[in-house]
Formats: sequence, structure tokens, C-alpha cells
Amino acid sequence: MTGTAPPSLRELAASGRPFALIARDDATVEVLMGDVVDVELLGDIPLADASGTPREVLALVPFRQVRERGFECHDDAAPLRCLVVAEHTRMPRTEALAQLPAEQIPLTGAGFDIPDDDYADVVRRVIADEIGRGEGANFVIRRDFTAGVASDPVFAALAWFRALLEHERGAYWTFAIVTPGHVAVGASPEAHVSAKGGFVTMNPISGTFRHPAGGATAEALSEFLTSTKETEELFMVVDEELKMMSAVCSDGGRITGPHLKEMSRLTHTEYVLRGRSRLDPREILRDTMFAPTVTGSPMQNACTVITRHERTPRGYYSGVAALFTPRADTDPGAADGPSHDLDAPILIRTAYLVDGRLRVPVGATLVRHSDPHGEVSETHGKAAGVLGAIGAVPRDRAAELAALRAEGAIDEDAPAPEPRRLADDPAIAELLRSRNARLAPFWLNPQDAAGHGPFEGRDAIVVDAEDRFTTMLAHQLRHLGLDVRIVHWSEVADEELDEAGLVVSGPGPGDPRDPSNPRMKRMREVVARRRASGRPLLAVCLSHQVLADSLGIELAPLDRPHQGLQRTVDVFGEPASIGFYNTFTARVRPGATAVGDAEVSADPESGDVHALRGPGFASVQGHLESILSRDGMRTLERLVEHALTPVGA
Ligand SMILES: C=C(O[C@@H]1C=C(C(=O)O)C=C[C@H]1O)C(=O)O
Ligand SMILES: NC(=O)CC[C@H](N)C(=O)O
Repeated sequence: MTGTAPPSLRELAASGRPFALIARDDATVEVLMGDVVDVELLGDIPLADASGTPREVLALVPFRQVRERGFECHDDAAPLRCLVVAEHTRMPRTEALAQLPAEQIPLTGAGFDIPDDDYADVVRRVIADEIGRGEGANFVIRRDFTAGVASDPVFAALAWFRALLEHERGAYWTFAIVTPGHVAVGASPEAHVSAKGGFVTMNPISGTFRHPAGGATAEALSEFLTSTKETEELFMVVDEELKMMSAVCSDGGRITGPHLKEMSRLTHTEYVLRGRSRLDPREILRDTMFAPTVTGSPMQNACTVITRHERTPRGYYSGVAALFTPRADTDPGAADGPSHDLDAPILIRTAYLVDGRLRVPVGATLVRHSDPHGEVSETHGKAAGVLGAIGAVPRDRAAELAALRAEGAIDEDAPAPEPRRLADDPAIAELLRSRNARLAPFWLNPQDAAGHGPFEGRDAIVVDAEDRFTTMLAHQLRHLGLDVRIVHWSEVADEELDEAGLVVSGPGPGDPRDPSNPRMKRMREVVARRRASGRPLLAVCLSHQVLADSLGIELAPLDRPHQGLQRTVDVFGEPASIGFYNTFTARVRPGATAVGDAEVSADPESGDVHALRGPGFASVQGHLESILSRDGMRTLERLVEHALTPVGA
């Protein structure tokens, strides 16, 4: 099995057997061969043989798998395809390059399925009709570059794999996966999730700097790094992935970074999130399907928004390639932990070849201040890495030469090279580092065991209104000592609402005034029931709006959505730096400080309400659990303390 001599790649291609080639480091190409089985659910991925012995599996997980989580999508029936690995060998990259064909594969009728102007219109519509109506903060809508390919698909796979090895850089995985009737070849920059030795790592990448002709310069990169849009875009996806980390990790997760991901045509910004988990890797994959960097946030509603704005199914785009590798008996915790490690890059920057048709899907993260033409260019820039390598669009030769020179690969007499990596430039490193000064220390630091905070001995339920910020809220509340359970809005029973020591009514997408939405209706009932009982209630964002409405305070759309915005606002006499994800606001007469029995913290000029408190209740418009909330923990503690104070005390 592992360790035998690798087969000749040409022989492998001619054998007709399914195979995968993977380059995960600079020096090696891994060769995986085996049989293919298609399965229905992640839980069906055959990680053990008939006798129960663990085995290695490489799974291609299509986007339609989100239906397992009950989320919407255009369903193309793309199979959850598993290569059950019989042989796994390694060869030096130089050896692979020598064996792989260098031919350019001819393409016919190449171009994007959605013209540039139409894509720009999609961007405008998503900003106005989705972000502008409170459906969420960021959404990734894709378009496909397509072409006809007459060549033998396996030969094309080998030629494209070679081209990517040679011309793309900075990839997390460069790969070719060849299964019956289906070829996928890509250079993905982004690890979605990995689980190794009980540690889970996620790697959100967002923010895209398109290199000027001739290659990136420190000056142009500095300008990109100081862009508010690009900075906030990355923070938003970190928040969304922290929700996932908080769901699968006992210690919630901790962020490190930001770092740069330098590729041939683009440089991205990224963070790394890390936490501990004892879950089966298939469960980890299910709970993290799929990355907000390729869908949006909140993730569930992003699936609905994608279904509204993309006309065709995604296939494997934004899904993952998931390699499940049995843990060695010698690995720490192997005896009682999960049987496999997981490594799963996101399927982006990937070319698919099916029935003579090449498809390279690509998307951009659309946010409230997206420029439609900027996003069009971003999709071109992202596609250009793959398309340039395979010869579908011209390569930037000047930039390639500069990169080679910088690596010392050619021409010692050339003028002084750019620094080898822009990340090594001290000014760039400082710009990156300075971003963290804005973020919540809670998520930047290791989080010690929960359970000994000021509210130890008290219990809470957190009602989820389809924004998984509730997992982060629950994690923070546990650190404040509470015993916490999350309950979905459609499942929470009246008795649970009556019995809980504290009810935290959560955030969610949509218009809080919408009378026809059953979710809004139930959230109104949750807030009203708890208020009527006088027992402790904390209402967050959407639920804060619902509470304000019940007090007779007007709800209105903001002129400009605050989706993914950090602001310092007054919360009952203390300034607090808080992250906001709202399109609507509760609004009082400017200067008002009370409504009925509720004390109001509002902007003195606009009257926009930041927080409310009264007998047994408190509410907040911002997201105290967000990484954008530098003062999140402190403010959460103050508001919970207020809500838990016995009425009349
Ligand atoms: C959506 C894609 O890429 C993702 C989106 C990014 C962005 O919008 O800045 C950056 C990296 C990827 O996480 C894609 O390549 O199709
Ligand atoms: N995150 C939230 O709860 C947002 C509430 C509401 N959907 C708004 O956009 O204002």
C-alpha cells in the first residue's frame, strides 16, 4: 500500500483506473489509486472495510450536500464521490513534472456564461435586494468560464495538473482527481477544515488583491491592506467560521493571523482558526458545510440567496475534496479519539471536464460597499490563475519572471529583486498586525476551560433564529459560568421558555416587521412570553428589534446597512466597541432616554437604539459575540448581570 514505488503517470492514465494526484508541499506529488463508490450522505463515506479496518478515502463533496443540513440549493444530483484508496504512493515533484505532458490542450468557444454587465447587475441586485433587506452581510455569487475540449479527458487532466504545478503558486492543494466520466483539476488556496490529532483548523481567506501587470508591489499591496471593504470582508468571514468552530470545538476556537496568501495573479488575506474537538471528522465536515468565503453569511440564508441569484447548480464548486486518513496507532489519543484525520481544501480555482465541456466556476464576496465592476474584475482575476496556467487566457510573463528572479531561480545579474515574499516586508507585516488591534481579545487569546465565571450555577437557553452567532454567544456565556443550551426557533417549547433561568433570544436574517414570516412570528412570541413572565431575558439584534417593537418603538431600515461594521457606541454610560450586522434599526426621538419602563441607549442624533434595559430584561443591537466587538465580553457580562437582577431588587 503506502511506500511502494509510484506507477508511471502515463501508465496510470492509460490503465483506465480512477486516481488522484495531490501536491500538498513543494517537493512531493502523492499518487492515490483505488475504486470509486458514490454515497448518499457524509455519514455513509466508507471509512472502514467489511472487517471494520480503517481505510483511506478521498471524497469529492458536492455543494448539494448542504441539503443534509436542511439548507436550500439547485440540485444537480452531483454524486458524493469516494475514491477508496488502495494504493497511496509519493514521487518527487521534479519526477512528476518530467513525466507529465507539457502540451497545451486546445479550447473552443471559450468565455463566461454570464456576461460582465450581467454579473455587475447581479452584484447590484444582491446589494439592494438581499443585504439591503437584512438577509445577511455577504454573499458569494458565481459565474462559470466554459469551453469545449476535444482532447482525451485523462490526458487533459495530466497536462492541466502539470500547468498548475508550473505556473500557479501559493496553493494549499494542487490536484487532479480522475473518476469515471469526471475530471477535476485545481490549485485551491484555501483549506476549509482539517482535523488532526484532535485539533481542528479552519482557514478563512477573503480579501483579494489583484496584482497589477508585471506583478505585485509593496506599495499597491499597502493600499489594498488599508481598504476598509477588504478588511471588513475578512472579519465577516472569520466571524462566520468562528460560529462553525464554536459548534464543533469544545474550546470554541482561537484566531491567529492575519497572513498573506500570495498566488500568481492575486494575493489574499487570511486567518487561521484552531480549536479542540473529539467529533468524528465526518461530523465536523457536516457541521461546517460550507465555507462562508464561498457562500456568505449567515450561511444558511446565504444558500437561499445563492439559489435566488444563481441560475444553475454549483456541482462541486464551493464543496470540498476531503481526504480521510486513518490515524496511526502511535498518534496521541488514537485509541479513544476518532479513527481518521481529515484534510479538506475548498473546491475553488478548479477546472472540471465532463462530456467534452470545461467549466471553471468562480465567485466574489459581495458586501454592502461592493463596486459592481470591481467584483467583475475580481472574478476575472481569480479565474486567471487557472486559466492562465492552462493557456486559456494570456499569462503575465513579466510577473512570472519577477517571481522566479526573486526566488533566485534565474539571472543573478538582474536588478535588485522584490523581497521574496511581500509578507516579509516589515511595513506590510506591521499593516497586517495592526488589524488585530480592532478585534476582540477573547477570540485572539487561548480560551481556558469554561464554567467558573460570575454566573456559575445559572442556566440559559439560547434561541437560534437561523444565525449561528448563537454558537459563539453560547460559548461566551459558558465562559461567564452559565450552563447553556441552544434551541432552534422552530423547536423551542413554551415550557422551556418558562423554565430557563435566562432566555437569550438570538439574531437572525430578514425584516423584523415581516408579518408573513413564521420565524418572525415565533420570535415575537418568544420575546413576548418571556416579558410577560418578567423572568430574565437578553435579546440580541433581530430579537432586540422585536423587543423594541413590542415596546412601541419604531423599526426602520437604515440608510446604509451596518452589515459587518464596527462602531463605538454608548451602552448605558460606557463606550463600547461593538460589531454590527444589521440593516434595520429601532429608532426613538433623538435625545430620548426612556420608553415606558425601558431605559434607552441611543445615538443622540439619529435616535437609533443601541441597547435597551428594564425590569428583568436587556437587549442589544450589536453582536457582542463577534470578533468585531472588542468590548463584547465586558458588555455581555453587564447586560446579563442586569437581566439576572431580580425585579424590584
Ligand atoms: C469565491 C472564491 O474565492 C473566495 C473568495 C475570496 C474573496 O472574495 O475575496 C477570496 C478567496 C476565496 O475564499 C472563488 O475563487 O470562486
Ligand atoms: N443579525 C441580525 O439579527 C440582523 C437583524 C435584521 N435581519 C437586520 O438586518 O437588521
